Amino acid sequence: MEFIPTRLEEVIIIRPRVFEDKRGFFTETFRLNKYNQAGIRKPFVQDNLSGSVRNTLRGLHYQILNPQAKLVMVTSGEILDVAVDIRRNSPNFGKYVSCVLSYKNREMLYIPEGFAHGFFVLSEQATFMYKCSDYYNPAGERGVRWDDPDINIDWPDADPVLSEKDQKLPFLSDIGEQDLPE
Ligand SMILES: Cc1cn([C@H]2C[C@H](O)[C@@H](COP(=O)(O)OP(=O)(O)O[C@H]3O[C@@H](C)C(=O)[C@@H](O)[C@H]3O)O2)c(=O)[nH]c1=O
Repeated sequence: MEFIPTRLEEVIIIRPRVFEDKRGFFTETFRLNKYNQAGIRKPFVQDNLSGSVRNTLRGLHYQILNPQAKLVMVTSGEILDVAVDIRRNSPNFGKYVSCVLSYKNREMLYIPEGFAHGFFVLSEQATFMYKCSDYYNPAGERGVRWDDPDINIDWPDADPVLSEKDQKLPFLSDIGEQDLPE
């Protein structure tokens, strides 16, 4: 299992060791001692699963009352995953990293607290699984517009399938300090 820092070093790509044989493959996706050694120490308390059709974009989401670190993976299909540093005092405020996660490459992404997260579905369908370090709290649900010009994410499509909620999210520059993580 390899832990590879991205250009925002707190966001980490996890490349698991995959054992292939005539039946298919086997891989460990989460193992506390190895994650701890790599500096990922937040215990996870919630697992989520979502399925999405091609061109779906979910995001950019974060929780302000119960901030969540996330370990995300794709169990079918292919997505472009994006994490944006929105910690109000961070030198990287507004910067993002993106990477392709797929059933085929079996890579995962660790996104710490303080980052907004979203993804775009590149395949006909994608199944997305993730662990969270705190519970979902609807009262603390926050988000940033996917097409915020200040963040300027290079999405593969200019007209994605969005939830009603995600269409109405604010731009980063319109979010008050109290609604941004430290
Ligand atoms: C995220 C979440 C949603 N829900 C409910 C609320 C709502 O009625 C329904 C669908 O929720 P959403 O539209 O917010 O689902 P979705 O757009 O998939 O939200 C997710 O997007 C990605 C990008 C993330 O980073 C996640 O943390 C999460 O915010 O599920 C829960 O009950 N528990 C949860 O943990």
